[in-house]
Amino acid sequence: MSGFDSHLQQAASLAGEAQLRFAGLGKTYPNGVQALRDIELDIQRGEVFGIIGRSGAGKSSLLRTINRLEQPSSGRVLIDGIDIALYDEDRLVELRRRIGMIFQHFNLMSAKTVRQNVELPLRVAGVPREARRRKVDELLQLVGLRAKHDVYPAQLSGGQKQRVGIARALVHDPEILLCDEATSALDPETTQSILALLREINQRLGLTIVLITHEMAVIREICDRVVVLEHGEVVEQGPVWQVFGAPRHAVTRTLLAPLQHGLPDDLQARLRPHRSQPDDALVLRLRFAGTGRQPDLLALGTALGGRVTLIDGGIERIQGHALGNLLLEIGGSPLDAERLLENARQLADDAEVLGYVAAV
Ligand SMILES: Nc1ncnc2c1ncn2[C@@H]1O[C@H](COP(=O)(O)OP(=O)(O)OP(=O)(O)O)[C@@H](O)[C@H]1O
Repeated sequence: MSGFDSHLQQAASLAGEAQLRFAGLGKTYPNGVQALRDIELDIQRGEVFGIIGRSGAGKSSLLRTINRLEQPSSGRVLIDGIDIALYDEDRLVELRRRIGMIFQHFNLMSAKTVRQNVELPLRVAGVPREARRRKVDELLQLVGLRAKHDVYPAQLSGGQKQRVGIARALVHDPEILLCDEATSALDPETTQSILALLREINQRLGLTIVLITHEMAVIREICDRVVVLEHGEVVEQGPVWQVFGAPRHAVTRTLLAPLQHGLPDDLQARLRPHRSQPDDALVLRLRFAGTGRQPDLLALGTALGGRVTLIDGGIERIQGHALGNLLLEIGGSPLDAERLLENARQLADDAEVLGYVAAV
């Protein structure tokens, strides 16, 4: 069973109630900017849920309504079925303890040690000294920073700072963790290690994670479901493999473009729109969208009926689904382009003739 399926099952066991529900949510700022419009969205307990969209689409506004850093102008945010607008001050404090948050620039206090940074919210909450020490030790162990407890943030790498941020966000054993571009200031390797930590926390502690990122690879790496916002509206949502495998909205396709494999330059330079010599090879792009079709190389070779060379592309697995593009050069096939396409479409989710190249 995939992580996604087990999350769904877990959620279903809670009488089908979404942990987080946005119902007709709207947000208009005092300057008249309508940042969110009629958002309808459910997030299940234990999910890793991604929010993407272009700059200004409303991602931060949406995230910040979850802990009431922003108040809705219309509609409601429900947590475990309760409208959080109804919370009084005391319950709001409690709500914010149930929801941890981490930030792009870590927001650590530079004059305090790692231990003091993590401990601070516990001090504010009046937790006794010994309990504070135990909790901080446990969390520093979890994030792999036990040995660094008495150093200052300036002595830490970006990844280590974010680990402190994560430890601090977990001090009150929250049920939900909000991540606002949490890996955007980190290099790719450090990003991987922070994502692995977030996944571990999600699985070990059963924490729901809601994250904003402009890095599509982050969504692909750890999210179960994703929503795409545009001008404050939901334009697309679904399991990551589905949205990434077959994006329906133009904005989603634009956002995903960096993940797409463009045509290699040398091939682009050789490509012609029409066959100019009888032995020109045809260049075909096959798309696998995670619908269950597997890139069966033997079947492809037979169906395309010539010398089939894989020249670029690749397949990756997202949530157990095979997604990707294969660029094939087909030489010496007795089939015409139309027939080749027809056969290819039996085996892939989509096929496209990109052009022809001279046989080498
Ligand atoms: N406090 C505010 N007052 C007025 N307008 C705001 C405020 N916060 C955000 N906005 C506006 O609301 C819209 C949505 O902003 P928001 O920050 O939610 O988008 P975003 O998708 O998170 O953008 P980015 O990726 O650039 O951070 C933008 O037009 C922004 O300028």
